[in-house]
Amino acid sequence: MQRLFPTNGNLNLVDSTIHYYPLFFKGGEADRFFDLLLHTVPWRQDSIKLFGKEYPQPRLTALFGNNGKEYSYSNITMRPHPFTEGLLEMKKKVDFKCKTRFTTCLLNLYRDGKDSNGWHSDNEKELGHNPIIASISLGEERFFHLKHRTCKAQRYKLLLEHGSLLVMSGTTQQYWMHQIPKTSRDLGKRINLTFRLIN
Ligand SMILES: O=C(O)CCC(=O)C(=O)O
Ligand SMILES: [Fe+2]
Repeated sequence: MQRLFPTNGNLNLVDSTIHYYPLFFKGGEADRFFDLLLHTVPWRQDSIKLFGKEYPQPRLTALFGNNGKEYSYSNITMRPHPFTEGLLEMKKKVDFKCKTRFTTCLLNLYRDGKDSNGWHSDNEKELGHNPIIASISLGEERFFHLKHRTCKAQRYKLLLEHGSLLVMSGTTQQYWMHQIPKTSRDLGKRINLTFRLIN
């Protein structure tokens, strides 16, 4: 798997539109949001059903939104909390950068290196065709893996840094899958926010 070192902008991978912006939130601001979210979000651990058996998700999650629309994936249906002041402040900056009015934000808390997010595409039907997804990373850096569904040689990883923004749009979810793998390295907490548009 080839490591990418994106500086600012398009990753230029086939069949996709993926942009990476380091330091989208600068040091002090990113630290402030990390602490705020860690301590105020009502984090929960849901169970997912795989082949008829229940497993606790290997991370904590929460859903926020401004239109009451639910989000379902892996047999979980989440109902949104109303956005908080802090999340609205972040959303405003993300909306402006992406020229989009996001409705919903799914948050993930990776408590340590053992927490993870398995291979998937964000292709749930409520996201519509070719969805735009804006992903903010706060706290510990984690590798983000990308693999093309059919061109097996197309596999990459990049480090998602504190305060960074990754935007996936166009045909990305149709052709590519992504994951945050587990690692045996002794890592601290990471918070991820994925802004989504649900109509
Ligand atoms: O934690 C991340 O950076 C990715 C999260 C993700 O892929 C998701 O929630 O759909
Ligand atoms: Fe995802």
